[in-house]
Amino acid sequence: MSDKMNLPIIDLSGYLNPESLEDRERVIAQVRDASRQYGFFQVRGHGVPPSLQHDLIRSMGNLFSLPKEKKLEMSFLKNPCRRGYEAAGMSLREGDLLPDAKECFYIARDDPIIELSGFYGPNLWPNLPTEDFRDPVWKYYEQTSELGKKIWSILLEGLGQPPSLVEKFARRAIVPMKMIRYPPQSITLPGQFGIGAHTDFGGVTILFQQPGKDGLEVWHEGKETWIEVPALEDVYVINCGDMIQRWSGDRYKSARHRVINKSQGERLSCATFWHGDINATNPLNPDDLNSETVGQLLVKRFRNQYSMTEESIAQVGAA
Ligand SMILES: O=C(O)CCC(=O)C(=O)O
Ligand SMILES: [Fe+2]
Repeated sequence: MSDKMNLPIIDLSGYLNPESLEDRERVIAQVRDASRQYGFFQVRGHGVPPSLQHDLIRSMGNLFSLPKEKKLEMSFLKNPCRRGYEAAGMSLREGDLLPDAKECFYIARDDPIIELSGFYGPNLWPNLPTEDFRDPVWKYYEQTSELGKKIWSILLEGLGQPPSLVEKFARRAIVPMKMIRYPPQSITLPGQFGIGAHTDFGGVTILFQQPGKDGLEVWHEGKETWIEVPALEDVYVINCGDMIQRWSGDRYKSARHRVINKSQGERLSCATFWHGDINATNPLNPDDLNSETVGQLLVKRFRNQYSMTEESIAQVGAA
């Protein structure tokens, strides 16, 4: 096709380490425009060291190459805080014929004890030397978690708000991270997606694609076309979830996207979802009649993939 579309690539260093006020303003405007038009953009100058990205890929390789029984012992369905392993074939979206081919591993905030099942509790770590998984993955998590909060500030500034507004819903933010492995497309079934078309339901997503392993596509409503998002070295993909679309009064888009592994072999990616406080409601419009909280959204979306206590469900008001 001659009119192939690309997502903008924005250099965030102008916001994170500005040399002038114009630098900041430029980034804010670029992020705002991309979030309006696509709901998605790519970024450089994000501040996450390349060495951490490489260590993450290496750690994910160590995890996913564990024997299947070992991985299944860590099933996230048995974990009270939805941490651990999701096997291939477990996610089927309405409208798709076959479940996703991907396998995943979830971590999130690491609280010492289970304080609120489903949300506040310890991570589940595989039985691997800490330097082969836990340490590098945690370092990476902390960095992308920080980046997620920064992106929120930029998005808020794009709507004329002070960047500090993010503090209103960042006291103890819910930030799950999902490490994903897509098998080679050649071994998936005809018509099976790596991950079927969906929107992300919450806040900001910070997506790392293994460099050179293309596969992500974003739906552009206006043009009715799938935009391919190249997996570039040291470049992140950022997108807005449904909650942002709602909170922003539809000024920012939550766009549908899917993955068809286009690389020769397997494809790895990692998504950090920066949602906000469990009880957060729309900070942009206190009169918003829809007062659904982050916690309620999560329970609604993942109800059949949670082993939360009834008490905890009641506590987030999602009974
Ligand atoms: O792996 C990718 O490139 C996208 C993953 C994704 O969309 C998701 O986990 O929500
Ligand atoms: Fe997604």
